[in-house]
Amino acid sequence: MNAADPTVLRALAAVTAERAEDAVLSVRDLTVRFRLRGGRSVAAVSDAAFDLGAGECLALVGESGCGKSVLASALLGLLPGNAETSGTALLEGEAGAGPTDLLAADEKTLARTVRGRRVGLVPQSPAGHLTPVRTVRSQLEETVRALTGTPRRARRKAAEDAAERAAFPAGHLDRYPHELSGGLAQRAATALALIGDARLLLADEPTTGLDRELVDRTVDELRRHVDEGRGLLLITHDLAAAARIADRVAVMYAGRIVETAPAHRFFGPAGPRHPYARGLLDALPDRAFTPIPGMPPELSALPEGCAFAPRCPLATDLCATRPEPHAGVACHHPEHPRA
Ligand SMILES: Nc1ncnc2c1ncn2[C@@H]1O[C@H](COP(=O)(O)OP(=O)(O)OP(=O)(O)O)[C@@H](O)[C@H]1O
Repeated sequence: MNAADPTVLRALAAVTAERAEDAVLSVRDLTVRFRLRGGRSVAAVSDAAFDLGAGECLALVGESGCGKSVLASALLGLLPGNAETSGTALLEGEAGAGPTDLLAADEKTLARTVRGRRVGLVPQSPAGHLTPVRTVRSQLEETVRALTGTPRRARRKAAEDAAERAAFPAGHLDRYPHELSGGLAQRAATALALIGDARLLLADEPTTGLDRELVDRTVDELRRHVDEGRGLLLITHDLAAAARIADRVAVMYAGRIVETAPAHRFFGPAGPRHPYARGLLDALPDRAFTPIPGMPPELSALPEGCAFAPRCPLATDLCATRPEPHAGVACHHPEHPRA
C-alpha cells in the first residue's frame, strides 16, 4: 500500500471526518419545515446529520425534490420566510476562534463573514450567477475587492491568480459571460467561489446541463480544490459525477439521509446497504437499468414509518415504525454487502 496513493489518502480523509472535532462542517439534527396556508407544512429536511472533513468530498445524492437544495440553502441562511429550521451546523472557526453555528447565526454575520468568505458557493447555473454586463475580469476584481480588501493596484494580479486557480484561461478574462462556453462559465463561477479562500465549498448541482466530458472536467477541477485541503459538499443527482469525485456518499430520500457510506464501498462491488440506495444505482443505464417502482411520497404527507416502505421490496410490518440510523443506514432490513 502506497501512503501517497490518492485512494488511500481519500480513505484516510473519510476516517478522519468521522470524528466531529476534525470536521470543517458538522451537521446534527438539521430539520427544515415550510409552513403552508391552512396549517399544513412540508417536511423538506428531517434530522440530517453528517460531518465533512478538510480534504474531503461528501456527495449528497437523491432524486429530485428529496430536500438536497433546501439543506444547502439552510446552511447558507438563504431559506424563504416560511421556513422553520432547527438543529446545528457548526462551521469550523478561523485562526483559533470557535465554530459558528450556521443555523443560529444572524443574517449580518452570514452575509459579512460566511457566504463567499468561509463558505464558497459553486452555483448550479454559472451563467445566471455571473453578471451579464460585466467582463469576467471586472467581476473577479470586484469580488477580490469586496472579500479580501486587496488594494486597487494589486487587484488585477489577484483576479488573474483566482482565474488560474480555477483553470480559467487568462486570454478569456476580458470576455462577457455570454461569450463563454458552458465549461468556461463554470470555471469563472468557480474562480469567484475560490476568491475568499474558504475552507468549505458548497456545490449545488454544478454539472447540470453540461455534457459528459464537461461534467468530468468540472468535477476533476473541483477535486483538485479538495486535494488542496478544502471540504466540498457536492449536491448532485448525477451518480457518475459523485462516483468520480466523492470520498463519501450521503443518500437522501424524502428529506432524510438514509445512508452514509464510503464512496469506494458504495460504488464498488459491496454496494450500498439501503434498498433505496441500491435501487438508485440499479436504475443507472450502465447497471441494471431497472427503475425503482412507484413515486416518492409527498413531503407534506409523510408516513409515520419508513417513507420508502411503499416502494421497497424488503418492507415488512416493522417498517411502519421509523428506522433510526445505525452504522450509517436507516433501515430495518439493510442489505448485506454484496460479495
Ligand atoms: N418555499 C417553499 N415552500 C414550500 N415547499 C418548498 C419550498 N421550497 C422548497 N420546497 C419543497 O421542499 C422539497 C425539497 O426541495 P429541494 O429543492 O431541496 O429538492 P432537491 O432534492 O434539491 O431537488 P432538485 O434536485 O430538483 O433541485 C420539495 O418538495 C419542494 O417542493
